[in-house]
Amino acid sequence: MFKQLINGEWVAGASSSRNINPSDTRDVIGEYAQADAVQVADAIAAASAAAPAWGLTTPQQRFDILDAAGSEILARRAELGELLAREEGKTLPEAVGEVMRAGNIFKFFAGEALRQGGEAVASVRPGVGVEVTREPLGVVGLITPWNFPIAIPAWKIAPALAHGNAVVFKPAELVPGSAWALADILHRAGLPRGVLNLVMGRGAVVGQAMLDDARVHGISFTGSVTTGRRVAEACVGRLAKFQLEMGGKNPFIVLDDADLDVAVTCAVNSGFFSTGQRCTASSRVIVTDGIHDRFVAAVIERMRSLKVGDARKAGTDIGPVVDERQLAQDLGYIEIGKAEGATLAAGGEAMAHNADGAPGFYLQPALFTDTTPAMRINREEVFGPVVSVQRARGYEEALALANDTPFGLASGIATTSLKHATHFKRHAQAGMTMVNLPTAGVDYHVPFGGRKASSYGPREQGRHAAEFFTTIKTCYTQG
Ligand SMILES: NC(=O)C1=CN([C@@H]2O[C@H](COP(=O)(O)OP(=O)(O)OC[C@H]3O[C@@H](n4cnc5c(N)ncnc54)[C@H](OP(=O)(O)O)[C@@H]3O)[C@@H](O)[C@H]2O)C=CC1
Ligand SMILES: O=C(O)CCC(=O)C(=O)O
Repeated sequence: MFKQLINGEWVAGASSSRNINPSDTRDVIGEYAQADAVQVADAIAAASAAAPAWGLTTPQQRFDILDAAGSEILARRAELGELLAREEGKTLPEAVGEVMRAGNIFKFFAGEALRQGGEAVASVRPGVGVEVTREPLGVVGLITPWNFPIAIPAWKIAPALAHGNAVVFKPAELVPGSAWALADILHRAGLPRGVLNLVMGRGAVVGQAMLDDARVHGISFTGSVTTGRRVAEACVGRLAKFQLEMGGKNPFIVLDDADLDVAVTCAVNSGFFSTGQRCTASSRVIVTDGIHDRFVAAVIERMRSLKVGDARKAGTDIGPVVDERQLAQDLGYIEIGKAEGATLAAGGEAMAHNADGAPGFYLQPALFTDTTPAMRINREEVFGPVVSVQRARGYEEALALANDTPFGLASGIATTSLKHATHFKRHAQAGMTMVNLPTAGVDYHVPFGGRKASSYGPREQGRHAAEFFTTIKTCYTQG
């Protein structure tokens, strides 16, 4: 049984749940503790007690712990990647890459702990000095989704600790394994008791208890828009700080002048890799008339070569969908697309077993053509390997279609035109814009986030993470 970390002790849960491998549902990864509301309150009490002293530790103390955690994550990347692929279903190379991202994030924020400073500002009054500094929020609640089981926890926990906060961390119920390993690494790296608390279990119980507790000063959340709204309402109700990273319906434009191979590689990577389960996935590809038919034919050709199978098997390109519920959602949208009149040009079949006969949640990536902007498959986040193609008469129409969405996380364009690339970078209504690159798969040291219904509050990652995890103090001194 994998226990929870509360006040520096490994504690049994009020109940437990099984962590199942989506590539082979006969494979149980382990039994993981689940908290009830009382245990969440214990974790928050522990964090509240630990926060003042942690907030006063030296930058060197924080650096040492975060750097040691980063080193261990990087050294164990093969083993942690294997665990991640086994519990979430992304392929082994993708999983090892995610673990390395997590390790590098800890290294980056170890450095950030050393780089904290403030400003000395001239006062408008004679003889007065003004200092502007940052202080920790206090206790932060971190609620994470299942699709990046170690990188998203890393990019919330590392800045929270670097900036002197105590943490109550609730991972998604589907992927407790990577979260447990991360908490174990940080605990052994020397965090004082109560500074990091891991409480596992269902969002409606564990997450909700964190939202409702006045001792939690800030909530950083990644997940669905529906839950994000709930987080916002709870936090506004008690005037707590919050930041939300939610869905995407990210456009990728392919212009007539694009390099066809680059365009196909970007579209296939960002639409289907990680089984399409990325908020940065491009699920809408907008293609201008002159290249449309060649592009669609080339994508279908590339899709034929994609191997769907066990996430940990060498040669697999696309692992399983994470669970039965998500598979049902993906298949539901494929039916919706067909009923709306789109053409299912390739894929879309579920497979109950992989090539070795193991039962799992397999889905052949699906490509829809002849789609229109009003179709639900072009408006709602599917969160699976389902891509729809829209035709455009030229760049201006493609840009208008790209921006015609309630979301605004990532956007991309394949073009050899400097003029169009430059214009797109300026006019795409998204937090992140890529030129001749997939929309998914971002750097770990720069801001991450979007606009409209995709994000709310300050950006995550990079130096800008300080905006959420600190509060500003302005001090006046009469000299
Ligand atoms: N933009 C993104 O990065 C992501 C978007 N999604 C989208 O969300 C859909 C559903 O995925 P799912 O993971 O279930 O997303 P959720 O928004 O339900 O889950 C995200 C996190 O919030 C927790 N949570 C759920 N309910 C509450 C609550 N009432 N109070 C506090 N926390 C809560 C979840 O807990 P638990 O799951 O343990 O119950 C999980 O840890 C996907 O199909 C996809 O469209 C999903 C993942 C990432
Ligand atoms: O594309 C990436 O690198 C990150 C995606 C992500 O954070 C998400 O899907 O939740």
